Amino acid sequence: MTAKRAIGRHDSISDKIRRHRGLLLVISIPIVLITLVIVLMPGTSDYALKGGSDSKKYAVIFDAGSSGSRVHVYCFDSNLDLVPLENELELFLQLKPGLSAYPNDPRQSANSLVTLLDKAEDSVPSELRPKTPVRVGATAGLRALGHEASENILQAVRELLKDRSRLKTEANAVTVLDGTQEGSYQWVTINYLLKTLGKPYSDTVGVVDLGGGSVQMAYAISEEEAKTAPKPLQGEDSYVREMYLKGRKYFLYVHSYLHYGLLAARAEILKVSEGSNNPCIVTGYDGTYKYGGTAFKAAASPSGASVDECRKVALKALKVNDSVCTHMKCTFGGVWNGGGGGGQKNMFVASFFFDRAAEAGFVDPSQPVATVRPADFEKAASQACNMKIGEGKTKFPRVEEDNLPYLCLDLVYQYTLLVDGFGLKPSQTITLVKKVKYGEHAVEAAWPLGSAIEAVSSL
Ligand SMILES: O=c1[nH]cnc2c1ncn2[C@@H]1O[C@H](COP(=O)(O)OP(=O)(O)O)[C@@H](O)[C@H]1O
Ligand SMILES: [Ca+2]
Repeated sequence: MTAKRAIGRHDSISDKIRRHRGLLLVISIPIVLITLVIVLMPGTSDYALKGGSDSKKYAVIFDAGSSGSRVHVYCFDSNLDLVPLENELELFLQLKPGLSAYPNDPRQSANSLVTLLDKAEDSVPSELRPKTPVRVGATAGLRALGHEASENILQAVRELLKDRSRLKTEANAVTVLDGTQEGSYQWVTINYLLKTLGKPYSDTVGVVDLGGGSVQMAYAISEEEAKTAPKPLQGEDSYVREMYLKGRKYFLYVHSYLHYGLLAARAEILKVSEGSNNPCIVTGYDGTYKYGGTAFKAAASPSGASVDECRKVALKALKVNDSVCTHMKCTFGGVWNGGGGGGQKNMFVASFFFDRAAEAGFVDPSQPVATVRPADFEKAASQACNMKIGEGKTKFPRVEEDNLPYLCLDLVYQYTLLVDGFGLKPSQTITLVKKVKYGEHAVEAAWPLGSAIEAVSSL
């Protein structure tokens, strides 16, 4: 009896299954069906299979530059590596002019971002939009407009984001970036893409970013050098930023020079000759240059343009020798040079440096990077300064017509900025950069990626 009961108990589970198999089938069919639907449903399947939507983080960053507005959408995995959206590693769209082109109409200024906003938002999966940070960083254009006008525009942009998008706007998401923020984000972008973050400071690369309104230089320095940094004057940004990235502390020397972006520097160079002829203007041209609401006389001298004469004017505009250097060593305008060192030995030079070099014909515009020397800018300048305006279209077919009168000026300025301003040797090799290869893809070498990394790191 005991043995029989034991056997009976032993058999009872399979007996029960057999007895209730009809009922079990009825219960299991809907479970199997529901599981199938979840796994196969488009859109949600990805997240269901990869352990929830938390594993992917998107960020939408607007670059409200002085000469145009751009939007970048990035997607990161849980290791903070970039993963492709569609076929590319970022969505990148741009338009002209920038927000500062509408100084008296904040609403119209903000509305100029609508098409970029709509397309950016469309590229983020619907269920992730409320979790996806959106930032708008304005640079030199709004900096130069002054506080009230720029604040009105930013307020209109905040309202646009609130009314039109479901993306997450954190406090301070819509701001004018200060120059050191812009420069340090640019440094993070390039070093992130080169995978040098986390390595000793002397293995990182330095960056120069020549925008339309301002130019930034940033490179990592040693802790000892950082301690010797001069204190900023009142109202000025400090020279050194401390940053923790990939488990390492960096001391980043960074400085932004407002009014020394390429388009702003043209105005500074024309101001030196104050209403008379200027040796930087291409031979035979007589016109006006407009920048930031002011018109400057831009007329070639009767003897024509000259590299040597133009360099003298550029040095004056940069105040290389005219300003007092109270620090150990200065770049220009009395600004500390950061002391140099390992973090500055490889320089990645972006924006207008790449563009003008490509237009002048000494780098290939279809490649993301090019290795050149500052002397290449001087060589191209000699050709541009020796031509007549009528020869421009045939000698420099890639240069836009509006830029031709200023080609000698632009190239001389770029050479002077690198060599006399930043103290690079004319023969030093530098990397001109438009995009940086990251795995199979190439990503824009611009500050918004650095901002996106900061935004998703704090999520
Ligand atoms: O995302 C980018 N990818 C490539 N080039 C860029 C990007 N953002 C800016 N640039 C370059 O910078 C130039 C103008 O800079 P911008 O308008 O940003 O001035 P700013 O930085 O002084 O405000 C553009 O003509 C372009 O060459
Ligand atoms: Ca810029």
